[in-house]
Amino acid sequence: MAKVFCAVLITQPSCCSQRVPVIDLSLLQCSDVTKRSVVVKQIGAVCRQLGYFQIANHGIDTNIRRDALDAASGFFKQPLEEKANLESDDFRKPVRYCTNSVEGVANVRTMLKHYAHPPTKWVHLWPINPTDYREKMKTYAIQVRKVALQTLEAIFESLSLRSNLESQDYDHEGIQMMVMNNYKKGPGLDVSNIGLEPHTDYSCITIILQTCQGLEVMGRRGWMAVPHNQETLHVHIGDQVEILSNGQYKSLKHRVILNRNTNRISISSIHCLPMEKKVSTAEQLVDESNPKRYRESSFNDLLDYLSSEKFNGGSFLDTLRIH
Ligand SMILES: O=C(O)CCC(=O)C(=O)O
Ligand SMILES: [Fe+2]
Repeated sequence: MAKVFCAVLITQPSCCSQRVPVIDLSLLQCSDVTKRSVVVKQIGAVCRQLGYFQIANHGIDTNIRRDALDAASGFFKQPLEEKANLESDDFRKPVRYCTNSVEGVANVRTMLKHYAHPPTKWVHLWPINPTDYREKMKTYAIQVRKVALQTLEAIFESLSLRSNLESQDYDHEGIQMMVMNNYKKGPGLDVSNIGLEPHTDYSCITIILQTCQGLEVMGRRGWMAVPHNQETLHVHIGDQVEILSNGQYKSLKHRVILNRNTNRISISSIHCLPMEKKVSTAEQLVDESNPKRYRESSFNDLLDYLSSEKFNGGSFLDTLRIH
């Protein structure tokens, strides 16, 4: 794998001239503390300025990533009857399959969502078809969680909050939710090619593995396509880090545009603090000139909100802002 040193900037191939920073994750393991602290600072800077970056040298083998995408793709190719027993609109179901329509066009996106950590608690509930789904997805889930933990530690460290992460019991009890997305091809649909409406994730961070281009992020100059790179993973900041950091690192608004040439599979690995843990702004980041901007909340509160009559498709984070 090509070595990427520090936060190398790679140029964006499409319509706009914005760039995507690439962080060499292996440098976080560096025994040289000075080198490590340089990478931590770079991660802090991209979180503050953009809210997204790509990671290279993450240590997840190409075969493991390909197998996970094959497993997801194999699941979506199953006959409808195979998937019907997992179909549900209940946000509390630990394994949930559903189809989404956009602007009245049916089944633009189909989606399978399930918890993944700890595997012993969840894997027996995952799909049994394709027959190697559980094995392949579990291997990827375990590896991507390690990457998430390293990345999150660096993000907390960049805010001088590393001890806060440790005290949140993230290592043992943190939630990992995997979302497998299957988007139709773009042409032929009478919509402006949107596969998933703009939103932020209620995560600390989300890590995305994708078969081809389609994800767009809200950058400083508007929507920007995230380039598809076989070797890197895309990372973005979610609502929980925005709350913890008192808005210093903003949750990234993103959406998906249908790919014109092919259907697209993506796997979002969503990493959050434990289910019942009330996430509140770190006291160290609050002072007279930076008053607390968010009310505390837990993942469980999010599920209550999504299941309540109050929910009309709006953002949960917006309900937590203190004006
Ligand atoms: O398909 C993607 O790249 C992103 C999916 C997404 O935003 C999500 O699962 O929350
Ligand atoms: Fe998302």
